Amino acid sequence: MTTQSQIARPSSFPLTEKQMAVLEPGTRLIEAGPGAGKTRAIVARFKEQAHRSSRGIALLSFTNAAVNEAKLRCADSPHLVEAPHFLGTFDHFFHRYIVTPYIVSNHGVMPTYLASWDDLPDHLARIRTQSGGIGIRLSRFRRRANKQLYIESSYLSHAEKQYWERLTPQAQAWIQGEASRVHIRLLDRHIYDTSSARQIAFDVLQQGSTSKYMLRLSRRFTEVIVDEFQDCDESEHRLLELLTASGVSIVVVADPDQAIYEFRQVSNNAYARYREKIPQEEIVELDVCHRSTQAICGMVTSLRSVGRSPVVPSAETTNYPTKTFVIVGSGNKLKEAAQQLNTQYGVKNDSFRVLSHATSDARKISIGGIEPPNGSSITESFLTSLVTLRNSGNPKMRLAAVRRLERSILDLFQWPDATSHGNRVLELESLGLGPTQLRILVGRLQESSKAWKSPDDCGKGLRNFIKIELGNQRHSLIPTLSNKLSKPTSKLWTYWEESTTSNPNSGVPALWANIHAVKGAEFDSVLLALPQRTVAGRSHVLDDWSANINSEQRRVLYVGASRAKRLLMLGTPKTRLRQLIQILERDQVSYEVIHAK
Ligand SMILES: Nc1ncnc2c1ncn2[C@@H]1O[C@H](COP(=O)(O)OP(=O)(O)OP(=O)(O)O)[C@@H](O)[C@H]1O
Repeated sequence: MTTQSQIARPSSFPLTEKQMAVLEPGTRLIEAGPGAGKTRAIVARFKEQAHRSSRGIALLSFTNAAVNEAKLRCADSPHLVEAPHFLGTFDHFFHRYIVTPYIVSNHGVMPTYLASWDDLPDHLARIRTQSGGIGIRLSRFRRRANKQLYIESSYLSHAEKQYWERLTPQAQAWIQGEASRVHIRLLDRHIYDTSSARQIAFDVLQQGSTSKYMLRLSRRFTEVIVDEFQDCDESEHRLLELLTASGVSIVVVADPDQAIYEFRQVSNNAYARYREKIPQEEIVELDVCHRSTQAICGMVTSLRSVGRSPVVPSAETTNYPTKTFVIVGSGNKLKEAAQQLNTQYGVKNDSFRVLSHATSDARKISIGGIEPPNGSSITESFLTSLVTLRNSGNPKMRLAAVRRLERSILDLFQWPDATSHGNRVLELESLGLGPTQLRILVGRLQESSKAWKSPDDCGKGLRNFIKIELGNQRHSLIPTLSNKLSKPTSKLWTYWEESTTSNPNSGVPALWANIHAVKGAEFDSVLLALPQRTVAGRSHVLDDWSANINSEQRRVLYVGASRAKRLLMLGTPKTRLRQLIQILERDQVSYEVIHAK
């Protein structure tokens, strides 16, 4: 899957003969390596089947980015995104055809769906005792069969763990009880996160093929196509099984080597079990990569652990350059060496990404290792979010930054009714502002921040912006606005400057992202930074690669490497160079070592 913003894509080249097999009505599983054109081929199937069938065809994916890309590719057939067809996320499908009709018919209200409980206002999203503290996010709790929520410390972030461990056993019991009470109140008001909505869909579908919802689905759809099927967790597999039982034909598309969601109980076993049941003649395997050069395909083949066959470049890909680069070093030096190679090979900075397993590692490399001061001032919250919005190559992180900025703006009003504070919908309603207006305001703030040249400029600029843009709303701004939006501390200002401008210490910032965030995307050039250290109790990704272990961290590296079209660079600490070279020599990957200075 490739996102529109990331490449200029030719749209008129035909499918290859192998890709054409995806269109065969009897095909049920398309298994392919990276860049094999899965997305192209399944969009073609969606169009073809919709043309053939008198009923609907659905194309489901797991992320909005993937869905938007498929919609763009259907721009020449607008009827495909309308009834009777469906093109949307996996969850949206079950909301629309099962959960919403069920709730409306049984309770007479429209349900509200949240991707996660983290999207609730803070006072609901975090469960804390009266003495305050950071609390525990509601999304961290698990549910027992008796509907009570419980916590295990392995689910917690470091800060939450510290908070949790300082609590007395009574306070811990209270927190778990309170989480259960909040959870029940939310469900009673028909507010659902992803997993609670799925549970309802599951319960409804389990009523059997005579249930009116099931009948409606089977009458409505001939075929449901599921993209990125290797990412299906157990609950998604169960939902698809129930759908199959209702008589809807399911066609899935997968690259088992790209299964990188073990943390949400996705295991390769579920995929292997599914594949086993499909007769070989209903499986189409695509092994040619239309994205990357031969050198990159060599590296990707070496990283591959489920698929056994080599990833072969298509004849059309230009062999340029003929090797991958191993850059030895850390931090900003790595990025500078990578940028020099980009210049040498004519790659522009905006088609280049720094990728790593952890976002923080990629960010450190991209903006010179400087971290935000970690304070709690409102000015800091504005500045760090603006930095993310400007520099992050991860659309999810940028969206989260926009949301934080919107929240910070709304927090600057005096809210007469304390109960509505934190509820974005009610706040916007009572201000008479639309969500789009608020978003446009964030865009304008980002533009105006480009004029800040000093800490004084920044403090003044921020205050003036808020007063001019929001001073005449239905509610007044807080009287302490000037104190709250104070000028940034020198540490915060240094962070801002280093992150947003090219400067002698850190050079031109590069766009960064964690590898999970760029699944499906492609870039001319990628610097893939190997972890500098090993997490206690775990192996280093190079240990897995060298011992041929099919681990999640190795598959994540495979996804990262396969995003590169022309230039792939592996950033490694000096301590790991020997091991890396041994692997590359063993697998006959052509490479050149460069020492970052
Ligand atoms: N038949 C083809 N001829 C030329 N280019 C192609 C062909 N099929 C796909 N491509 C190009 O190859 C690249 C990868 O295609 P696509 O994004 O559909 O692959 P994918 O299998 O979904 O990749 P991944 O799973 O790695 O994200 C895109 O740039 C696409 O335009």
